[in-house]
Amino acid sequence: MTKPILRIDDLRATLVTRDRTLPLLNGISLELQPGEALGLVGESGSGKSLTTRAIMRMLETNFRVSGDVQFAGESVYKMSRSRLREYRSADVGMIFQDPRAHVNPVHTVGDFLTEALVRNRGLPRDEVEKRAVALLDEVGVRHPERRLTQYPHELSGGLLQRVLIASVLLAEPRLILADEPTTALDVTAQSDVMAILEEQRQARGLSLLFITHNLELAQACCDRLAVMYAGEIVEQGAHVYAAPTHPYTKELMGARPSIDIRADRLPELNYSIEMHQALKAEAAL
Ligand SMILES: Nc1ncnc2c1ncn2[C@@H]1O[C@H](COP(=O)(O)OP(=O)(O)OP(=O)(O)O)[C@@H](O)[C@H]1O
Repeated sequence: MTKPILRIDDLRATLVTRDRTLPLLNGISLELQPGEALGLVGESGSGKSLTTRAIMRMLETNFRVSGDVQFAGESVYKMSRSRLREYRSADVGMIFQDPRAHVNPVHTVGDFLTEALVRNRGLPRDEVEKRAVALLDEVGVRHPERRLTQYPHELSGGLLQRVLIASVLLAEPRLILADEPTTALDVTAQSDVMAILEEQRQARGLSLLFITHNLELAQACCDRLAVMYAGEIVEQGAHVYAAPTHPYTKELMGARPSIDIRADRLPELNYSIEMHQALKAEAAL
């Protein structure tokens, strides 16, 4: 059997402040194989973003973390500082909800795309620029040479998200973590950006952890879904969308066609934290 590109074992993260201790991730375990796409879904506050930050070893120091995250068999929590930098910049590519929050507004698109590779890998700027132009073209950005000279505010959100996708691909990662990559975009840009991400992922055989509120979107582009509730994965597999077995997932799927599971849009579900705890206690007996 091939080695998973990502393996998470009993990951726990507890926020420790002066007056309280708050367990926020309560034993997450999952595996992602090379070339596989896994959709991590769950209502607001269930712990999806914390999980991605833990995968990147980016939780703040007031979190107590236990369990393990392995990238291609190597423990992320045992990596040296320099290896961790490489892991974050080269092995894993991250795409976030709001592309504008992740670009420097006073740097041109060209600088944004080339800087990291020129600085960290010592590649010649003109060579990186050539690759950037080719990639922009591949992700459907027209007039790529001209775009290199523009500033982020001159580009629409959808276009900027394509630039971000190109910047991630430029680093040639093996795993992409996409945290609500289309949520901040208008509807047409959403489907364009998702189609491009999927096309590029499949062409390059990359693995994807796709975090989303949108169940249908997750089902459409992922091989498997993992459903989070209260800092736990309650159910995962290829069957989840069509034939859920956990009571929470059943409720969630039953709430379709309200496919967007943001808490403010979520209809009343017949599932509560009390029911969740009772169910766990019963299972532990
Ligand atoms: N730095 C932090 N300090 C305190 N609490 C935090 C911190 N980061 C996250 N939390 C809490 O942890 C829980 C999980 O947050 P997280 O952002 O992972 O949820 P999420 O599933 O990604 O939600 P959303 O879909 O709304 O982004 C929430 O209750 C959140 O308030």
